[in-house]
Amino acid sequence: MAQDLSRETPVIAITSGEPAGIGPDIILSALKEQSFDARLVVLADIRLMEERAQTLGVSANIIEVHQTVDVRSHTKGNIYVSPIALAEPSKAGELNVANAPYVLETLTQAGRGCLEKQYDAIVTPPVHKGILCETGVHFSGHTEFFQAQCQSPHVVMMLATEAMKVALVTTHLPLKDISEAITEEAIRLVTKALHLDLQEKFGIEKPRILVCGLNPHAGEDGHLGREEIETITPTLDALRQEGLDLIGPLPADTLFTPKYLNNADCALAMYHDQGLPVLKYSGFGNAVNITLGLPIIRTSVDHGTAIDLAGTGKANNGSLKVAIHHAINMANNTKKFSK
Ligand SMILES: NC(=O)C1=CN([C@@H]2O[C@H](COP(=O)(O)OP(=O)(O)OC[C@H]3O[C@@H](n4cnc5c(N)ncnc54)[C@H](O)[C@@H]3O)[C@@H](O)[C@H]2O)C=CC1
Ligand SMILES: NCC(=O)COP(=O)(O)O
Repeated sequence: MAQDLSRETPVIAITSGEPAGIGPDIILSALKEQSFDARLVVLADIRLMEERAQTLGVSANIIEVHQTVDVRSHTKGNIYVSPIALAEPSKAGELNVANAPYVLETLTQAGRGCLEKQYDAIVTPPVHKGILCETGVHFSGHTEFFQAQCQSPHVVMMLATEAMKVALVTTHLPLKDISEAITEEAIRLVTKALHLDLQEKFGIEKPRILVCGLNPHAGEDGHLGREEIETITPTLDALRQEGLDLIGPLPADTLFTPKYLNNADCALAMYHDQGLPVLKYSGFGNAVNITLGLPIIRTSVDHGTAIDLAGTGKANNGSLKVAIHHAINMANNTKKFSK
């Protein structure tokens, strides 16, 4: 796509996600139900979007585009699609490994377009990690995919609802590898990236971050694990010397209570299933997943491909709407911050 330099309204790329999953469904319904203050470009197979719209009975105007200058501000039901061809026609609810390269291509083009400033942000509906891995490529998540594409030394996965933000020191790791991954360097890089992005992308001047311990009761003074004493506490102390407002390490089961959460901007968990179940319990369907620490803006939904619901009209599009709103706000904040 040709570059579009003279623009105030942000241009947001939305990938289709797994074509056999609910990605196309929630894009169609969200963009039909509501207008967004942005120029939205869906990176997808045109026939896939047309067929899914027909299956769902969504009367959308699907407009093929080849350059961002041709994309107007979003109005309900007008869906601009930058075409990327599927290898084989996709059936809702039926995974097909032949279409895995298509999914990766949508991500590659979105990331490249953002790095080249055609897009101000990327929003990603869910992909099926298992089917992508079946091609022989190890795909653990969008987070790691965009980290590699952007050559970012460290990224942070953060999920947010109206009520809380939860970020993670490690992302998609088997549980047995986590202790080893909780190093001084990892905590330092993640916490600093989180602090900076809370300022730049969320407009929080002095972010206060609650930090979880790794072990039950944050190690119980070393009786239930020593990572807090040997690694986490000294690293947080050093970061406090640099001016960061950090509380912890706190036992994760007490950190996630109103007394702490109401007086902080974000919680930092040590691993995926320490932090995310709490957030999903409190706001599944209305949360956004954001990758911090990238030179680009990327938001996503809080759920997976829900293959069982594809093409049925039962998929909830709430999280996608939130993800699009966050991408727009972050793009606008970033523009203000860089002026
Ligand atoms: N951002 C992403 O790309 C993500 C991708 N995944 C991938 O999705 C695949 C399936 O993962 P699961 O653990 O089964 O989680 P899932 O979120 O796809 O499904 C869990 C349950 O929630 C329901 N559900 C999910 N989204 C829904 C929605 N929008 N509206 C109504 N109901 C919904 C499903 O029907 C299912 O019963 C895996 O390959 C996983 O890696 C999972 C999370 C995020
Ligand atoms: N639980 C969130 C998740 O796994 C999404 O990961 P990613 O694809 O955004 O990296």
